[in-house]
Amino acid sequence: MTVFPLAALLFDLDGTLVDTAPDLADAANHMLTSLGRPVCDEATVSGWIGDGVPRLIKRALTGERFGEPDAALFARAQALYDAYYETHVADRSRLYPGVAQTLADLRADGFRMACVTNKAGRFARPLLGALGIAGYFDVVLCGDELARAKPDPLPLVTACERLGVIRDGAVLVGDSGNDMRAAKAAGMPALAVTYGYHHGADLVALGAAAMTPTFDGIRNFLRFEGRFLCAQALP
Ligand SMILES: O=C(O)COP(=O)(O)O
Ligand SMILES: [Mg+2]
Repeated sequence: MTVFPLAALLFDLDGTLVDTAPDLADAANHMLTSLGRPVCDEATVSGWIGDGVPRLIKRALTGERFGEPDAALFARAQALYDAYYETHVADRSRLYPGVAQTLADLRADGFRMACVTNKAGRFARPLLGALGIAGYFDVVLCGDELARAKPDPLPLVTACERLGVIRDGAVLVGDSGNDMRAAKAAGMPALAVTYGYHHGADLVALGAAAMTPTFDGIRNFLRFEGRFLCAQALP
């Protein structure tokens, strides 16, 4: 069993705290329809989440994971997407089961908490507010607010600095390979939720200390006065 001193928890947003795929898909389909292109189903759009909205738009336009569309087309598409998503960011997006109660419990336990997302601040901050969980976070760091986003460790390192905790005094809770890679590069343990947008990635192979199929399951690894206990991966 590994035991880490622990003071802070960093949470990813899309796919960890909030199922954002419905509104991201609606915005993608508004954009595609406006451009005279065929719409996509929500499962397809789910597979595009994780590297920020600009990359999601490029995926929708090119059908490739890291394709680069024509610059003028991208600019037009981004304007359509952003204008729609900004006003529909919480229409159908919902907290995953147990998120609000677990954040309240963790706050009562005394943890300092941050939300570290690749989502731009103009979307992420109103979303956290609309779903009633903004107040749980001492720090919110969004994908367009630093020089580099996850999987770079910079957002996690910066969150720890702003929280006033050392890196190995924090645990990241995330759903994707980007989260696991960022945590590994930052030298902090990571817990993976299995229900999010991981695109079939092997999160344990990417460095997850443990996996949980439910958000409240993270509390199985957080015990008593700031200790993080990682016994073994849950099924
Ligand atoms: O905006 C995205 O694509 C992903 O955001 P996340 O880092 O909160 O998962
Ligand atoms: Mg995520």
